[in-house]
Amino acid sequence: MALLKKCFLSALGLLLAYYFYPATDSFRPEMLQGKRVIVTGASTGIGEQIAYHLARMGAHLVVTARTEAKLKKVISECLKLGAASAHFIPGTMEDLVFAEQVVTKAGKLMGGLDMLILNHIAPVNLRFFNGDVASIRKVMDINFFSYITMTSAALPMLKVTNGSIVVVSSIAGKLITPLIADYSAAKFALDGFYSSLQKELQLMNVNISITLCILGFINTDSAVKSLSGIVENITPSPKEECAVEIIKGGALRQKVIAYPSSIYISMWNPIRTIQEYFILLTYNIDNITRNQQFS
Ligand SMILES: NC(=O)C1=CN([C@@H]2O[C@H](COP(=O)(O)OP(=O)(O)OC[C@H]3O[C@@H](n4cnc5c(N)ncnc54)[C@H](OP(=O)(O)O)[C@@H]3O)[C@@H](O)[C@H]2O)C=CC1
Ligand SMILES: CC(C)CCC[C@@H](C)[C@H]1CC[C@H]2[C@@H]3C(=O)C=C4C[C@@H](O)CC[C@]4(C)[C@H]3CC[C@]12C
Repeated sequence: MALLKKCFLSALGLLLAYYFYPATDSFRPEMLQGKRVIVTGASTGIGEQIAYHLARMGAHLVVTARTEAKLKKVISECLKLGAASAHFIPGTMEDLVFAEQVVTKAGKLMGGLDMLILNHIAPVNLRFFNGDVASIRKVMDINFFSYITMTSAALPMLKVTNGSIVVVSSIAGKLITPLIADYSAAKFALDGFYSSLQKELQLMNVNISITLCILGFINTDSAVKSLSGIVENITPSPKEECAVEIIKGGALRQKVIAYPSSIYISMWNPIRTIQEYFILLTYNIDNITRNQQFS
């Protein structure tokens, strides 16, 4: 019995270490040099900072958001900072045809794709759910379905380059807080979809990485404004550093990153990790991989 207990505890330790140990590979800015990257929601906030960091690292960029005037400024700054090339495609992610076109157009502009950074969100109103289902559907289109649409359009190009998908999410997609039911629903959905897709890619030996970025409160204008007078005693973390951590996570092909690192503890769910491991053991992987193709 004691031996069994020892074996179980060692296996548990190894499993947790494997899941939570950060990538041993170290990040070098040259990793992004010449890489072809799409950044969504790049007219302001974290997305804008991601674009500037990638520009300094010498990447090719296609940025998108709705406001053309802001995007023009962002790409001219990117070119000054050293981007290998910079283009913008304005439009709304509420339109899923536009979401798909961004990927195909960007692929043509840059001659392929190495990294897709999905970051945009619909403006957030912190309020009680008022029964307005249409507005939830709109938020799901912008914050969830456009992500899936872009991912689906990008997969063939990312397969060629062994590329990466980076999904910017939130601690509000791991634990619940009031007043943001629509936002939180979309972030939980992203977590479920991309964590499952991550497993599928692994099972099918498709070398595309997916990095889920779990963020706490960040000092973007929109977040600071929406929380003012509602949430107190939480100091936001800087968007510039947040953007670097997101890029690092993608470049190092990490499955998950948390920023600030103090929120790792909120995500710690060893029972879930163990159950997921054992559930996977019950799958007849050979049979599934023989009979199904990864699209
Ligand atoms: N800031 C924070 O505290 C936190 C942020 N995050 C996550 O980080 C990411 C970035 O957040 P943050 O930088 O604060 O967001 P911002 O509100 O600063 O920026 C949102 C971006 O999305 C664009 N956008 C808004 N609506 C649409 C639309 N309909 N179609 C296309 N683009 C649109 C905006 O540009 P435009 O208006 O020109 O379209 C803008 O570029 C999000 O995924 C968010 O969930 C996670 C946790 C905390
Ligand atoms: C785990 C704890 C230590 C910290 C919890 C902090 C909670 C209160 C923080 C962490 C992440 C935050 C939300 C977020 O993800 C992004 C946005 C978008 C922005 O435009 C409007 C504000 C909003 C909804 C934030 C609301 C407050 C949240 C839930």
